[in-house]
Amino acid sequence: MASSDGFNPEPEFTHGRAARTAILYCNLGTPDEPTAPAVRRYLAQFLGDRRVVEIPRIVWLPLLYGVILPLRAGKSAAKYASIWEPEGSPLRIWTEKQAKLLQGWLAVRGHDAPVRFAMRYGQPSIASQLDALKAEGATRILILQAYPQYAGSTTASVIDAVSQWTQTTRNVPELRFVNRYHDDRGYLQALAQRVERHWQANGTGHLLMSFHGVPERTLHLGDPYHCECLKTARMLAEWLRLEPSQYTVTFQSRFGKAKWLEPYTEPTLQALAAKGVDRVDVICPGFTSDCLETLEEIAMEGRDAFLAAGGKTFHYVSCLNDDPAWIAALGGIAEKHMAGWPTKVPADTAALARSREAAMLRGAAR
Ligand SMILES: C=CC1=C(C)c2cc3[nH]c(cc4nc(cc5[nH]c(cc1n2)c(C)c5CCC(=O)O)C(CCC(=O)O)=C4C)c(C)c3C=C
Ligand SMILES: [Fe+2]
Ligand SMILES: [Fe+2]
Repeated sequence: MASSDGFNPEPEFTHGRAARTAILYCNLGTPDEPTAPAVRRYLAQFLGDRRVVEIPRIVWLPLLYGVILPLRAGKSAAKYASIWEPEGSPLRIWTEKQAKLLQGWLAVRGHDAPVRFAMRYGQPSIASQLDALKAEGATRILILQAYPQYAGSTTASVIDAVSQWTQTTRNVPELRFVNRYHDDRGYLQALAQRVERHWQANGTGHLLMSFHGVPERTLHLGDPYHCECLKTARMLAEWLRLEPSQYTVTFQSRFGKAKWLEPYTEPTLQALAAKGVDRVDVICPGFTSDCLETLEEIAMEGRDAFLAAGGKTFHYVSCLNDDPAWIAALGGIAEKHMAGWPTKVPADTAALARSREAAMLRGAAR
């Protein structure tokens, strides 16, 4: 319909196709199988990323291939085997499910926006899923990540992978990146509800919030990760009305000999037990899907460490996974960042696009 100034807005087309908005939901990645060769392939790609290990290549690569991979692949594979599900790695299962649920949530709100998931390391790769979205007609793509807190080693690495793809793509879609949502109300509320429900069912304990660590020097170099973790923790404690004495924030998964963000999770669990805290409830707010780091390192190793140090009761509060409140939060974050992009394609636009395409093809055949 023409507007009052006489301008007749036409639906946008690219080669006869209606413009389409899509979402790429990216997570870290995981091995294809819980075996030493598959874990080796995965770790080689992960630990070979300059964003993850910031040591000059000439020093790092011989160490990685000569020492780390031969030593770590088998040990890590055994850990993966202890959490593996019949359908595969928990990280992949949850990430795929979240993408499907997000698309469904958006559809209920009237958005026609396909959602695909991708892994920074392993499969399906970011490049292959961007190719697939483009082949499906996506002209605008929102890059949404599974990390609420920005870190150079995770968030920026996904941005790098997307920009590697644009370098080999002729007609690059419009791109938007969601870099963080550590203080998003829906995300925090979903976390708080999860803890509250857990406490209603099991009684309360000291709340330990464990985030994945990063080398401490990245904080001094300007990485906002540490601040964003602390802000999430403070806001979650506020939602739960906790006094500072009722919760502790820690960092897990130290890798290598350098100093990482402190306090470390496992020694803190031991120290809490030693000073007479006999029950802890551990939540990992930086992980939106359960994975090796939460299911093995926290719920198995962390539990053993706490109980061996004299603690009596250890509860692990699982990640947001497919929690409806989390899917709604993710949907809200996506909607906010897609603002101004058409996601509601009128029925006649598709028909018009098809007739234009047919006309173009007729023209080309002439
Ligand atoms: C949540 C954010 C994450 C940050 C930040 C992060 C930084 C980071 N990680 C390593 C080394 C390893 N991480 C490993 C597993 C792993 N890491 C994250 C998330 C973050 N990492 C997740 C979700 C997972 C689990 C993947 C899964 O398949 O379930 C591993 C592999 C496992 C092992 O061998 O221990 C390594 C290694 C570094 C060096 C780093 C920052 C510099
Ligand atoms: Fe990690
Ligand atoms: Fe770990």
